Amino acid sequence: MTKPIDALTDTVTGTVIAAHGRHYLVQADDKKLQCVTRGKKSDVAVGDIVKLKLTSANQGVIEEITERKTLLYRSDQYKSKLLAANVTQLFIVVATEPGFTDDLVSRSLVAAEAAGVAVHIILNKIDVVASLEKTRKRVAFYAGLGYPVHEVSATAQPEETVAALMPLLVGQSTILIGQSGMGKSSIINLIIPDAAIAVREISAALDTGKHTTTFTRLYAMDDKTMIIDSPGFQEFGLYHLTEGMLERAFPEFEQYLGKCKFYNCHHSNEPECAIRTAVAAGDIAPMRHALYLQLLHESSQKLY
Ligand SMILES: Nc1nc2c(ncn2[C@@H]2O[C@H](COP(=O)(O)OP(=O)(O)OP(=O)(O)O)[C@@H](O)[C@H]2O)c(=O)[nH]1
Ligand SMILES: [Zn+2]
Repeated sequence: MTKPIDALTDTVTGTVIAAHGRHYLVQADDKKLQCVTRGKKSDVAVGDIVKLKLTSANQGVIEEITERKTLLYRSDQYKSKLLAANVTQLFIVVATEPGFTDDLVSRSLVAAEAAGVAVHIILNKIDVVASLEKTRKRVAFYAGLGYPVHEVSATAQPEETVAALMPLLVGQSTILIGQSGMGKSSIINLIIPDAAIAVREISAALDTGKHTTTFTRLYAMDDKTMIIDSPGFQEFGLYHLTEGMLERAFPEFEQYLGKCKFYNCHHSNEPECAIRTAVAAGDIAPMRHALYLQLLHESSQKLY
């Protein structure tokens, strides 16, 4: 005899589609379940596949996080904050205007490299011709490092934008990040026409308060295609990355690693450092080397 699906003793598997404080919304089949974790555990991320016990028809307790394929996070001196689990790629949305900061783009790239997540850079608002060429040059720098760039215009060319992005998204779990004003919401709304409705539903279910849209949420387009929208942030701390992880998160460093005079070279002021020599020769951008040193410094300030 088969038991009814919502028998309270059943273990259910689902995907975490939103997180607000220590409250989580889990999609299990066609149900959205309001969930908490046992005790004080709060290491659940959007995108996690979890096992939970139902406590009522639409509520549950998360008992187990299944093994993650990837985990993206950012951190400050005191703690790390999970951004999303199981994503396969990161879309960094930049625009012709307002200007974007290279620091945030490079930090996002480093976070993705460290997590083993692929990156695409989406240059939006290419209809703003006045700043197009200047922005193209800036973005070409990242293309030169090996990151694919895609030019779109969410408002002026919506159909072309969808046509350019859809093939990249299918079968992937993609997180979009971008500074405020780059047009990330405009792009999400094109890809997921019901996004606004979904946000209201999630917000109500998690009781986040009327005007809060500042939580990470996942939209499942089908079984294998997920889109994660994360709130914009001004800072992207990476205190959790170790020196070894940092070195390998800069693809342009790779051919020089192991070629410094000292095997434990920090590439900061050691003599005969292959990385610094490459910077001096113009083969590594000073901006990226400076960020590397800054991240190395942050890594040494970690207090947890
Ligand atoms: N000209 C032009 N404007 C755009 C384009 N895409 C978005 N915008 C405009 O840019 C502004 C910001 O767009 P949003 O989609 O709200 O940007 P966002 O990145 O989600 O910003 P936050 O909501 O602050 O995180 C809005 O006024 C959009 O209408 C575009 O392709 N071209
Ligand atoms: Zn060195």
